[in-house]
Amino acid sequence: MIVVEDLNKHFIRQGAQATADWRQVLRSLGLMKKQQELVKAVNGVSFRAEDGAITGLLGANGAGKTTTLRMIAALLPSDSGNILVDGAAVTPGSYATQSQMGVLSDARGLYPRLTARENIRYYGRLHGLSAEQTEQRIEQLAQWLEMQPLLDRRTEGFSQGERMKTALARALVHDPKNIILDEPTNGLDVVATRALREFLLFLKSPQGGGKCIIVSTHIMQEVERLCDHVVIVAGGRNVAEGTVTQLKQLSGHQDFEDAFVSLAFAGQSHQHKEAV
Ligand SMILES: Nc1ncnc2c1ncn2[C@@H]1O[C@H](COP(=O)(O)OP(=O)(O)OP(=O)(O)O)[C@@H](O)[C@H]1O
Repeated sequence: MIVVEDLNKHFIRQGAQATADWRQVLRSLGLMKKQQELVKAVNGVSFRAEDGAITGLLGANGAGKTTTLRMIAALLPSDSGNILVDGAAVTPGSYATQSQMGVLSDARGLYPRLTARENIRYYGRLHGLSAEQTEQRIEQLAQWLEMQPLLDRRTEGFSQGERMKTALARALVHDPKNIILDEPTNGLDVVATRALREFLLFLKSPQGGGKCIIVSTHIMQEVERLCDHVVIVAGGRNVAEGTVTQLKQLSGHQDFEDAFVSLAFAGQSHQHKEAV
């Protein structure tokens, strides 16, 4: 189970490049301050993701989903707030919670010169699995993800779907209890999206280990078909949560897209930016 309490993360962003040459010169001489703005990327997000369930973080571009997931995955320190993974506090740089966390980030970075098998094996060994455990796990994941024909190909030139399968197998090689997926269906076709959905539904089931799964997305259909619990994030904070049915009721809309728009954008100012 993952519990997120009042999470905050601000970034300082450098302002736009000056257009006038004389400003550039003054800035480079230290005679004029660079423009900066404070971006409140995550501004008080709280939610609970249960075991044996898929929790969806749903929000528009820039809502704060990726930043929230990166903090949960201990890839980014928070400014304030708490994250508990199975009761243990997340501390960036510590392996305590990461050993029970499988993370599929939006980057999907694979080593292009390595085969899919070698990519997955490398992570298995990094997580401390024995050579035998790693090979067994690779075979199991390859079977579940139907990627046996890919295993011994170099990942260079892989299609989006092939990259996603390899990155997902790599993220799950150590059989983590908690799974964090940032926009997992990005760039996937209907067949690959459907296969991924089936796999995630299996992972949350008792046979699949009753995993705690958090998925970020901005695709309504995906949420409707996949998520047991939905957290709508807008302007860096969670503005509504519940099941798809509850959110429709809450908004008074039958259509989930209408419900999302009304809950995420009604009366909200998404300009969480302040000059500093
Ligand atoms: N390293 C950073 N430096 C400055 N601003 C950042 C940084 N990372 C994120 N932001 C800003 O924080 C806000 C939230 O970004 P985030 O990537 O979390 O949104 P998101 O909901 O995942 O969006 P998307 O659906 O487009 O991926 C955005 O305004 C983004 O520009």
